[in-house]
Amino acid sequence: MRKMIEIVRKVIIAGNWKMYKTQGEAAEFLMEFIPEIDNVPEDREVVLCVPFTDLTIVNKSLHGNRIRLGAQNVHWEDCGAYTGEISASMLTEMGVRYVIVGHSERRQYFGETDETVNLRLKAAQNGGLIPILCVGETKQQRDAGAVEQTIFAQLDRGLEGVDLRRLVIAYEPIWAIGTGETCEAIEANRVIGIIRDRLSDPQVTIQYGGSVKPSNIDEIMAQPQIDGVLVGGASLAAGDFAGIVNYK
Ligand SMILES: O=C[C@H](O)COP(=O)(O)O
Repeated sequence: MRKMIEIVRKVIIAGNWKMYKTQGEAAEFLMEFIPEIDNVPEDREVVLCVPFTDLTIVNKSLHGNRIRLGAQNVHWEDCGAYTGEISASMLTEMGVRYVIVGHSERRQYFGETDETVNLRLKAAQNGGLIPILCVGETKQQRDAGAVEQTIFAQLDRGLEGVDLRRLVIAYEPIWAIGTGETCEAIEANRVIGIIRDRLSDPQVTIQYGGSVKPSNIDEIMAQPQIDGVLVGGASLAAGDFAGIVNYK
């Protein structure tokens, strides 16, 4: 039987490369990045969520167990006629441990709904992966005072039947993604506290994501509710991502 890994309020610093980096570019990144992470504390998990085409090269170059491999999507069936999709067993065979589910870009551009997010979360867990569920509000929803309502709907529908001990949640306010406009650390901490209170298990690992950089990581990680970060743009440059994983 597959060993189930429980994730309980763990520091997880994850990079999401989105649709960036060929294999050659991934190899260059790793050559520069790996020597920079020798002194990262052991209890800090470093994860790279890379395009499917980079999984092999990143897996081969993983520095012992210092970096965990992640993917950016998973289908709810284990196999079938689903052109363009990938299953949990295909990912675990490649050495993948984490998978991002329900990123706002998937919801916005590819029709992902809370219902499909829920199916993907359960399939990921059944296949032995730890899903990273992304939730967050748009600028309009924030301006309309609907932050909690939006996030609660995403959580309540997305998490039905999901094991909270094998899950990471990333709070990613959409207006802060790729815009350079970071959510104030105190506000991110407040919203993550509200998310934690909504869950039946307060020990879930909850990350913040949205314009995280070496210059703001210390303040973000100093917040008591924030267990880690999900980093887009700044995870693409080895020096920047090393600056983030080596936060104080
Ligand atoms: O998954 C990562 C988020 O979309 C954040 O992206 P960003 O750091 O470029 O704002």
